Amino acid sequence: MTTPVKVAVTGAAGQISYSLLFRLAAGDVFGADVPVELRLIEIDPAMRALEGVVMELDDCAFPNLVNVVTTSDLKVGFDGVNWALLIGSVPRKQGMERRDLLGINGGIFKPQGEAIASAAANDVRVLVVGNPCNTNCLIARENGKDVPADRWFSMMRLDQNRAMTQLARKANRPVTSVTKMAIWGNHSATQFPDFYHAEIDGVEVPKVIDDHDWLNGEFITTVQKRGAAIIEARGASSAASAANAVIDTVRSIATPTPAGDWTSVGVVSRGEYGVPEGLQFGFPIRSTGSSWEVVTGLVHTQAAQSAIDTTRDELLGEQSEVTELLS
Ligand SMILES: NC(=O)c1ccc[n+]([C@@H]2O[C@H](COP(=O)([O-])OP(=O)(O)OC[C@H]3O[C@@H](n4cnc5c(N)ncnc54)[C@H](O)[C@@H]3O)[C@@H](O)[C@H]2O)c1
Ligand SMILES: O=C(O)C[C@H](O)C(=O)O
Repeated sequence: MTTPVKVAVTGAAGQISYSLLFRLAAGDVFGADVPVELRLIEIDPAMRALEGVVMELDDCAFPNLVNVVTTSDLKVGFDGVNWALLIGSVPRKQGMERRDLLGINGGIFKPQGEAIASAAANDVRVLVVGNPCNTNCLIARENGKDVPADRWFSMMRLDQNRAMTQLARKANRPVTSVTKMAIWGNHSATQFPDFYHAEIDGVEVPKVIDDHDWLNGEFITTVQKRGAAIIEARGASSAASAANAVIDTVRSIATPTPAGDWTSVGVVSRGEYGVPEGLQFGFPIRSTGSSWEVVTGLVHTQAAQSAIDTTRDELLGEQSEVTELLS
């Protein structure tokens, strides 16, 4: 039998996990023929709710789900895992920016980074979802230095998917016709959804959508503020679409990127596009399935470069707020 993929999920009794775990167990991420072990991590007060989630997993009789472990002990939870999906943290409420969560959530990611470095498998890859996800990822990465820096990711894919849908709708084309959708910078209201380099049916978006005022205005702000719009409408932050983006992200990292496309993920900067080394920054990347590289050589307009500088500066500001958690 194939060796199971061991996946740790923090915040396993929360809203995102409630959409995610069943798809992980059903084979939506690693394939229908790959066994999966879930290692579900929660804080003690949520353990009873987690028991209920596990009962439901049992009741699905998923053929590929070979084992489920529940724990509030990080070393047990991350023991031998190939993937760690760090979701557990507090979501923002209406009127807050994600950065406002740094004081509440940042501290969660230091011990998690340490525990991953000491307990996970040698090939572990980590995706941080809990907000503000780029800076939380930076905290975890800096505290888990035994794991190479290129194995730590933060989630920009929900923004990518949101942007693709907006462009497809405007052009009256299917969403599958949109490629090369880069989201630069922070998963926040300063992110830059780069319509200049995106393509519809292989043609640059500004040549397909002639309403450039919409591209430069409503398109960008809709994507930047979509999370807040969902909180305002639903009374709770996005969950099913976030879980879907987790699945898309892991697949995009773990499988080769199709020719002529790229995917957006927060990764460690090596100084590309003037982003300071070490910042956890949303870039377009291409993956081989086991390694990845930032897409280089893209030329930005002055407006695009200025937007990238703004989101970079915001991330530098977040970094300076958490210096005590970085060592
Ligand atoms: N990056 C993105 O695109 C994106 C999208 C949506 C939501 N999010 C973020 O994901 C996070 C989770 O959202 P949710 O809707 O699932 O929230 P939720 O409140 O429904 O669930 C969070 C869960 O995390 C658990 N938790 C809290 N601290 C923990 C810890 N130290 N260890 C393990 N578990 C812990 C809680 O008990 C709870 O069950 C939030 O920070 C939210 O803002 C990010
Ligand atoms: O907006 C939020 O706080 C939740 C999430 O990051 C989102 O983008 O929907």
